[in-house]
Amino acid sequence: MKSEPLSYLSSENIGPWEIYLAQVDRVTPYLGKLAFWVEDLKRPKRILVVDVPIQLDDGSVAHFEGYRVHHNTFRGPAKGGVRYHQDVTLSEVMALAAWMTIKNAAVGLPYGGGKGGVRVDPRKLSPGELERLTRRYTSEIGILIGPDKDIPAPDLGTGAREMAWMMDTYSMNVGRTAPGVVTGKPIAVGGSLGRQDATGRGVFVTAAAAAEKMGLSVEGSRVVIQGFGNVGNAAARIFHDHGARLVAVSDVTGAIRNDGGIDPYDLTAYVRQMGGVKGYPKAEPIPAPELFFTPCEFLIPAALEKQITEANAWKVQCKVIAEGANGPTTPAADDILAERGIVVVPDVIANAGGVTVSYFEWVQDFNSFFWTEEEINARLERLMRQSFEAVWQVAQDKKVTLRTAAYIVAATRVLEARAMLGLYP
Ligand SMILES: NC(=O)C1=CN([C@@H]2O[C@H](COP(=O)(O)OP(=O)(O)OC[C@H]3O[C@@H](n4cnc5c(N)ncnc54)[C@H](OP(=O)(O)O)[C@@H]3O)[C@@H](O)[C@H]2O)C=CC1
Ligand SMILES: O=C(O)CCC(=O)C(=O)O
Repeated sequence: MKSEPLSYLSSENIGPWEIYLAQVDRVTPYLGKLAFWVEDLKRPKRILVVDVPIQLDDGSVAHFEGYRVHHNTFRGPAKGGVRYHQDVTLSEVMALAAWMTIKNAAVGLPYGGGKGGVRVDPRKLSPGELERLTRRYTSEIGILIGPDKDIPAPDLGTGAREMAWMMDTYSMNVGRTAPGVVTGKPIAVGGSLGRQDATGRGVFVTAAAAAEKMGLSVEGSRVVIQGFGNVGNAAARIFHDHGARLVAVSDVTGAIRNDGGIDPYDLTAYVRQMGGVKGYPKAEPIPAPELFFTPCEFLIPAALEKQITEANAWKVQCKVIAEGANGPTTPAADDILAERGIVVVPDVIANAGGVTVSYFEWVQDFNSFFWTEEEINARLERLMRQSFEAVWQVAQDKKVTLRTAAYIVAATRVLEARAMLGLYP
């Protein structure tokens, strides 16, 4: 199939979208006849760019740029989070949406892939301004979202509070209570038990599954985490609860290290009070770029894309990288890590726990019948372990990395669905 490249991308701008395209190129030789359809994976289905004007607390008006991208809907409605960050770009949201397509297929959820974002530093807005921003953004993307069309959820910079505002705004606009339009909501408005920690729990489950294959013990192991937000914090606590030692951690304010171990519960209380890990009295400050060079068994990037690159992959001192973040490792770094025998549990499996419990939340909302936390965690663990096992087997059989194996599993599922839809859907 011959197609022109997308016109709105500069070949010099190697960002998350180009990383995603390189990952698709790597899987294409393994797709057999399904490779005929591979161009479908390389193009978002639809893109919406919106202006989000809000009144600030001082009475002035500010405009923010917002996005919602549907990458693919062959296997079900679009599904994926909403990011608030000052550096969000359209091409980043395109990549994040595409990774959702791959992720949802890799763990077998009945969803396509979508993602949204607003180019804003949420730390600079008051709660009132954030609420107005979220409500206006929700109204603007209202033409794309809906319980059977596209279901947003939290991502970096957003959480349960923003999801409640989104649900309320959408519900007001359609004239009925629509809990199924977003997931990751507070429990009081139809959220699911277990969603808060689900992504970090999935990171733990898949990292532990990889360790088991490698003969590594979680108990007594050392863990390094970049990012101490929803994902990094939950992963830190769950590793700690299983006998691992958090030896270094960072957030925007800085990086800290204590080889004797950092108690994540105590650090959480400190961060709540002080706004970041900087200055934590029971650890030493280290330069942020050195975080990745701290000797450990498990390294968990849980912040942004493109953190492990060809510049630092040579010096990473761990046995397993479990990608809590989306897109933290570049393809060139993947090659270096593979050569060094470092196992990378890729984002599309490692951080799929969040969307998995989002799926459980969506199902519970439709049925208005809610499960216990034990049921949810057990189902999550089972599904994550099964998905990891399938990907591990493909990696062994085809002698490829876990990332390429995950893409083989996922792309096959997406393109089999595509082939079923006929030539001219
Ligand atoms: N939330 C979810 O359910 C899911 C999230 N993910 C991915 O996980 C990653 C983290 O998301 P989430 O935890 O929700 O986001 P949060 O906003 O809750 O937390 C992000 C954390 O990363 C820190 N951070 C941001 N930039 C840097 C940096 N340059 N260096 C070090 N730390 C940094 C933030 O620091 P500070 O607090 O100081 O701002 C914060 O601690 C993202 O890549 C997201 O896409 C993936 C799957 C699901
Ligand atoms: O819970 C969800 O629907 C999506 C979470 C998300 O944005 C992600 O997995 O990257």
